[in-house]
Amino acid sequence: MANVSKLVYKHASFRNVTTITALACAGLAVSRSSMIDEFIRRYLHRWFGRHRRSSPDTANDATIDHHLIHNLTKSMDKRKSSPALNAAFMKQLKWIIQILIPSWKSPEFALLAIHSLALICRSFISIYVAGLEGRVVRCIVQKRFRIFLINIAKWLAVAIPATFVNSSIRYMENKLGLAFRDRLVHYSYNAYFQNQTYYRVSNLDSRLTNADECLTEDIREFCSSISHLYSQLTKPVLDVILMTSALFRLGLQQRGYSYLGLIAPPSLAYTVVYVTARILRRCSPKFGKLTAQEAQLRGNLRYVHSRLITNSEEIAFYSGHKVEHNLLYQSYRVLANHLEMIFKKRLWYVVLEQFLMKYCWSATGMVMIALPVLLNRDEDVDSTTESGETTLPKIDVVSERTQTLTTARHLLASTADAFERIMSSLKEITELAGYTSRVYDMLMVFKDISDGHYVRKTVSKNNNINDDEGIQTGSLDINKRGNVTESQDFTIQLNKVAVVTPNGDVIVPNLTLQITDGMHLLITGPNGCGKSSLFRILSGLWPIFKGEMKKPPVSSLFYIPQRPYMSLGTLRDQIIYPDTKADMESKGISDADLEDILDIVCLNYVVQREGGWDAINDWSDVLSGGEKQRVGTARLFYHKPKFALLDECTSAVSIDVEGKIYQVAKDKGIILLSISHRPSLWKYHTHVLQFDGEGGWRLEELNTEARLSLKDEKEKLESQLAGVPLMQKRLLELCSLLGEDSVLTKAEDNYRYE
Ligand SMILES: Nc1ncnc2c1ncn2[C@@H]1O[C@H](COP(=O)(O)OP(=O)(O)OP(=O)(O)O)[C@@H](O)[C@H]1O
Repeated sequence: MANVSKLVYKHASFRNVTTITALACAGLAVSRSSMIDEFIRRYLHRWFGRHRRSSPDTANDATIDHHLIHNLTKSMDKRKSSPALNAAFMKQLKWIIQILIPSWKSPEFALLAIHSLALICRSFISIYVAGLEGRVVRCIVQKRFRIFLINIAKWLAVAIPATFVNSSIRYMENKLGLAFRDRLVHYSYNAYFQNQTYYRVSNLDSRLTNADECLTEDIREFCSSISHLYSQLTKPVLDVILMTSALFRLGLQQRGYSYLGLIAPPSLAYTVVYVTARILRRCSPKFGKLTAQEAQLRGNLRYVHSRLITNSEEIAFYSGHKVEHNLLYQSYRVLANHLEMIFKKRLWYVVLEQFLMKYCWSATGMVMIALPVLLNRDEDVDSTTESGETTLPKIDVVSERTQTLTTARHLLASTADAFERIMSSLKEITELAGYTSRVYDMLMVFKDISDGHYVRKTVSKNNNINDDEGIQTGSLDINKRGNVTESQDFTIQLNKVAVVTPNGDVIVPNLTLQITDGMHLLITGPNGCGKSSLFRILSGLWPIFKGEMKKPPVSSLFYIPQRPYMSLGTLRDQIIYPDTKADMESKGISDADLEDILDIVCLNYVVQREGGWDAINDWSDVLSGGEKQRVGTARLFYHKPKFALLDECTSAVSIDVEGKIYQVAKDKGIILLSISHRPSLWKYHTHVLQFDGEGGWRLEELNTEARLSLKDEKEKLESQLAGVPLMQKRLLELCSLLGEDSVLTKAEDNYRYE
């Protein structure tokens, strides 16, 4: 018993150490030491740098292909700044947090408050448990059975709120993550669908390669990461503050310490924790950047998968599985290599982290315990009477010290654990920086695009324009915009408008045309001359960079493409797209009216075949190419717009049905703007806009009969001249066999010289 009490008495000075240590640690990371910095820079950082250089680089893997990886890594390298724990990250985070918690009255703020309350409760419970543990030990030393039982009952009683609080911390963390996600998803979906951003982001801008990945995975990861980090950081910080003050209170009861014993342990703790923090910060791989790159590669893999699913039929017809397999595998390999690189970097980082925070810190703890014992005045050594007898402390003193020691040990362990968690969170903070930058960049790009600012990686140099007088006006300034106004009289007017692709290629430099009521315009020209691009400009999908355009509201234009889009939903939804059934009913249109519409496009049988208007199917698979086109044209008769933009929308429809569709559309007063190569459609149009494929165009009245006779003549000449090259070749052979000239070849030579 004498030995036990001696030991307890000696260790009582440890309380003092713990108090000061915790206080010193709390005041950490304020100043810098150039000596330590130099040491890290010279030795550890160099060593880690060497390792970093020798780690596998995704682009260097010989087994992986070229192009894809090159593009991926290049686009990854081109990021403006790598995400890290810096001012940019704080600015981005602050901006996003304003979306997540719009005001202190918002439900998210209430959730955060409840979550914080739960964290505070947990810390207080920990302190209470530490004290209770000390009291239990004290009862054992005092052999007080009744009080021991009471304390055990208290222990069990406190377990009920403690476990509930523990579980609710996890619940609140998930709930908070989901609430943040709700806010962010709502905000970003609004931005995504504003001003056709969903179209422009992939067609007019090249900053965001996988918007779908950003909108799903990145937002999810960001929200769960931020809500997890909140509790991951708040609880240890709270623990440090509360445990430190508890330890301080314990330390105040301590008597008989020396000043050296007071100063040495906290100074040691300060130095060790500071050096640890500096080394870890210096040697930490750029987790933020790596996380952002990983998200990008994951998005790319997903994109390649979805392309395969979308084009599976075409790929199967071409037997293109080898190419696609290769592409898919390459995308996966790039991601896998990147992950492997992260794991390797993490391996060395965790080695260092564990070495410093586990073993160095434990060693420091032992030294700290030893120091006051070695440096304290002799008060803690048992006093000896003159007769040589040792005076033993009373049982109460012993039990009190045992209690204090147990409590202090518990509190010190919790404080150290809290510090360890704060330090480990650094890694998670840099990962959060990666997600923050992805989400922030995405929202900024959406905003920019919605405001009409686009960035393309490649801008073609082929953007010179000639004005009417044939004077070259120089390079087109793609930062300027043409003038677009809304016409009130349902006419379309284009005045010297340049048709420019998103890459900056000027396809038609000066287009001037006017479409008025009663006009039906046929648009022709070779492939890629800009026919569909004119429709994109009229629909407002592409901006105009030069000239003036007056057009009616977009609602009075209805575009039907060659491959009409089939939505998810019922058969009815396909005909009335993009209206809903409620919209249809509010317009006073019934299913019987829809049947009349299907009669025009000769598609009524589909209602029977598919099991009625409410049948749900994957319509893009169920309907044939021609049927889909007829559904597309049926939408025209449902919406009855003023202008129909028909982009070869009946190329798979039989000529008789096609003629009927065009005639009925005209009869209903719809102005037709049609792209078609079929002469059978000429008679439904009054004018023809003919592009030459080199930027030129001609607008004239369409005289169907004259045009048909010209076409007949052209076809006749084509068939007659088809055999001429063969005959010329044979003539030359005959000339050489006979050793004679031919009047025809002579005439041709003369013609050439002239
Ligand atoms: N999203 C885009 N980004 C960049 N260039 C594009 C884009 N869409 C089309 N282009 C380019 O614009 C040019 C004109 O395309 P457009 O679709 O208007 O041709 P078209 O006359 O309708 O041809 P076709 O008869 O083959 O349908 C083409 O050279 C094409 O490469």
